[in-house]
Amino acid sequence: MTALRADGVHRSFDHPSGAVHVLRGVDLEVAAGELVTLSGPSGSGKSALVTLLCGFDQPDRGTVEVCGRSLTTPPPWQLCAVLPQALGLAGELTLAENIALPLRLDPARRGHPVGDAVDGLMAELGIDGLGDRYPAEVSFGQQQRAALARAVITGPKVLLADEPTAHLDRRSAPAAVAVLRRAADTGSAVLIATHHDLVHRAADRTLVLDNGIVSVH
Ligand SMILES: Nc1ncnc2c1ncn2[C@@H]1O[C@H](COP(=O)(O)OP(=O)(O)OP(=O)(O)O)[C@@H](O)[C@H]1O
Repeated sequence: MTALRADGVHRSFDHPSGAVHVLRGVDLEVAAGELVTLSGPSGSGKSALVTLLCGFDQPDRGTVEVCGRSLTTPPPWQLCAVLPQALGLAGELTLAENIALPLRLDPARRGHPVGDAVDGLMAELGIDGLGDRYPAEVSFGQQQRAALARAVITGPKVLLADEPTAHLDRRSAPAAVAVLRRAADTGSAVLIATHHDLVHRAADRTLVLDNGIVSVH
């Protein structure tokens, strides 16, 4: 079943030196249970596309659908979770509070204990013991792993990740990839923009974004 779909997506950015036409008719589909990687040269528009696919930005033309629902505003975390390149952790919450946030915001889980899920993901990603620190008190790679835990904790229908291993070393990257792979294996449609071979090797298939369009690798 297709969980994420883009049809004929165009996006330009105005600039004093002339419009930058980044996406020129992107079509793609990701099914539930699939892990798809998105590669492409630096500056080809991978982040711009991820931002559109999660509803943080709107296409000039074309449509994005998450689980059959056309996106005009960002959907709830449990439907579509995103790990953006800038991470977006809340600075006033501890790492554990950041990771638990999507569960606490889900009305269906209100009142349910969240500690075991948070602790389990933190241990798996090698950031256990950092739960009571604020984002500014840990490294960027540790923040990135916390943002990954926050993205997967609800078991979202669609999971988008932009360079999720960019700040991770050879020891911590495989655990992050395993968490992303398990998200797909347990039913999420996962799309990851990445330059990292380790992530591509875990994928079911790879798409390439170049010259504004997506093609099969
Ligand atoms: N607000 C903007 N105004 C003008 N151009 C922009 C704007 N935002 C992005 N761009 C341009 O859009 C293109 C796509 O940028 P984007 O960050 O999506 O690339 P990317 O493929 O994710 O790159 P990287 O792999 O380096 O992260 C770039 O050429 C960038 O210069």
